[in-house]
Amino acid sequence: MIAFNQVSKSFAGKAAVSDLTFTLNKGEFTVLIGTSGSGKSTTLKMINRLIEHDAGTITFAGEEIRQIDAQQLRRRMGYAIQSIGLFPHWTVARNIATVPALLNWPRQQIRARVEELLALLNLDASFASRYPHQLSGGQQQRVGVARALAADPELLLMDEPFGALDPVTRAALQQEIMRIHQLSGRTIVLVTHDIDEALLLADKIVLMDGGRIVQQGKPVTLLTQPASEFVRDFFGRSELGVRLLSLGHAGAAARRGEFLPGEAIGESMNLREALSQFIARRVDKLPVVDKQQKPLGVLHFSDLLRQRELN
Ligand SMILES: Nc1ncnc2c1ncn2[C@@H]1O[C@H](COP(=O)(O)OP(=O)(O)OP(=O)(O)O)[C@@H](O)[C@H]1O
Repeated sequence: MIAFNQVSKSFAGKAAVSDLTFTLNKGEFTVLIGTSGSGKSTTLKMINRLIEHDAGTITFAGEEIRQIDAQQLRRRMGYAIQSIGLFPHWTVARNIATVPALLNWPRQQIRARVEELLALLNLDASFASRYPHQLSGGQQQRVGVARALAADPELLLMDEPFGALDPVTRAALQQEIMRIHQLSGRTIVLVTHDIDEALLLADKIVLMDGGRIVQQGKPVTLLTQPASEFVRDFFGRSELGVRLLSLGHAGAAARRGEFLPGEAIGESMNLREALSQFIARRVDKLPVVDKQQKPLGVLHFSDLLRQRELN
C-alpha cells in the first residue's frame, strides 16, 4: 500500500532519516520503534506530507505521493498524535466529524458515524455535546483516535497516541486499537518507544536508530534473530524470555481435548500473563476457555518452554 524506496530527509543540512526502504502492506499493523531522535516521527509525517522527503520515492497505491494533492492525501489517512490536537471550542461530536464535514457527508450520516465511533471507543454517547476540557486525558485520547478513524481512512497513522497515559488507560486503549484492527483489517502505522506496546500490537516492526532502519520483520524474528548487538540490546537481553512469551497466546499453546475444572483463563491471554497466573496460583496447569467461555483445553506450565517453536 505504501512503499518507501531509499528515502532521505535532512533539516538544515543535517540528516534526520537516511535511505529508508520498507513497505506497509494492506491490512498490516506496522510499528515504528527506536531510540529517541531516531527519525520515527519524521518517517510517519512524510507519509501524509506534513514533512516532504528530499530524496527517494514514497508511493501510495502505486502513485508517488508528491503527485497527490496534500489535502486529498491527508483525507485518505487518519492521523492521531500524542498531544491530541482537538479543537477546544468545538464539541466532541464536531471534533470527531472534522473530516466527514470536509468531505460534505450528509448530516444524518455524520451523526450516525459519530455515535458509532463513540460506542467503538467506549465513550458514553452523552460526551458528544461536551467540550474537550470537560473530558479526562484518556477520554480525549480516545476522541483523537475516533477523529482519525471518522472517514474510514485507508491508512491510520498514529504517533505515540497512548503516550502520557496511566498504565490502565493505556492498556485499555491498546486493546481497543487491536479490536479495531481485527474488526476492520485496517492498515495501521504506529510510532512508539515502548517495546512491550510494539510486541503487543505489531504484525511487523521497523526498528530505527540514527535515522536508519536497523532491522525490520516479524516481532519474533527481531527477538530471536537480532541482526546486530544493537537490536539484541534494544530488546533487552534479560527480558528476552518474557518478551517471547508475550507473543504467544493461551489458546494456541493449550492442549486440546484435555479438561480441568477450576477458574479458567481466556484463550486470548498472552503467555507472559499466563506465566504470572501459574506463579500467583501456584499451579502447573490452567484450564483455558474460548471467547464464548467454553472449555478449549489445558495449558501446562511446561508448554511455556516450547513457546519459541510455537511462534
Ligand atoms: N522540524 C525539524 N527541524 C529540524 N530538525 C528536526 C525537525 N524535526 C525533526 N528534526 C530532527 O530530526 C531527527 C529525527 O527526529 P524525529 O522527531 O523524527 O525522531 P523520533 O524518533 O520521532 O524521536 P522521539 O522518539 O524523541 O520523538 C532529530 O535529530 C530531530 O532533532
